[in-house]
Amino acid sequence: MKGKMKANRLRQVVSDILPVDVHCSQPVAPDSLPSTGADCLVSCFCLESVSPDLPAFTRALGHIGKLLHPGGHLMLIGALGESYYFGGPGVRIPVVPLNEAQVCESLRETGYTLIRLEVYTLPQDMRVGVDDVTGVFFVKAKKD
Ligand SMILES: C[S@@+](CC[C@H](N)C(=O)[O-])C[C@H]1O[C@@H](n2cnc3c(N)ncnc32)[C@H](O)[C@@H]1O
Repeated sequence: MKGKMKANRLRQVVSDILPVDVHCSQPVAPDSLPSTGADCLVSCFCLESVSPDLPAFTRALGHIGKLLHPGGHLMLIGALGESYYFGGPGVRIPVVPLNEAQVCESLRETGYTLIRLEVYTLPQDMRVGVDDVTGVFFVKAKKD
């Protein structure tokens, strides 16, 4: 019941769903967002899991940053130390393994100011074999 209420509330506030490709320098179709740029972007376990290496992760951060107006915020959640995850039985998806310093440097290189970084280290009993994640990072950053 609670889940249904949440789903209904969400449907009332989500006005549109747009395709996005973080590997394109223009990640969403032209004119699909206000030309002034977005106030805030939220990305969760996407950039590292679709990037083959660190340069691709950094480029993806730069691409999505173009959607923000200067001073706009990025809320980024991602996996640390992950080299693969299983998207389904036998479907092994490669991931770029990141550490905290690399995340901070990629943000700096692509024109963000880090406001806050929190790291959660996965306890052994949460490492259940669907991936090799060692931790999760939570970033709040501001577009310069
Ligand atoms: C590990 S899943 C994370 C899904 C969800 N955000 C979550 O936290 O459970 C990675 C997501 O990246 C999306 N994805 C794959 N290629 C992408 C691309 N080039 N640009 C943007 N998103 C992509 C996939 O559709 C998938 O939903």
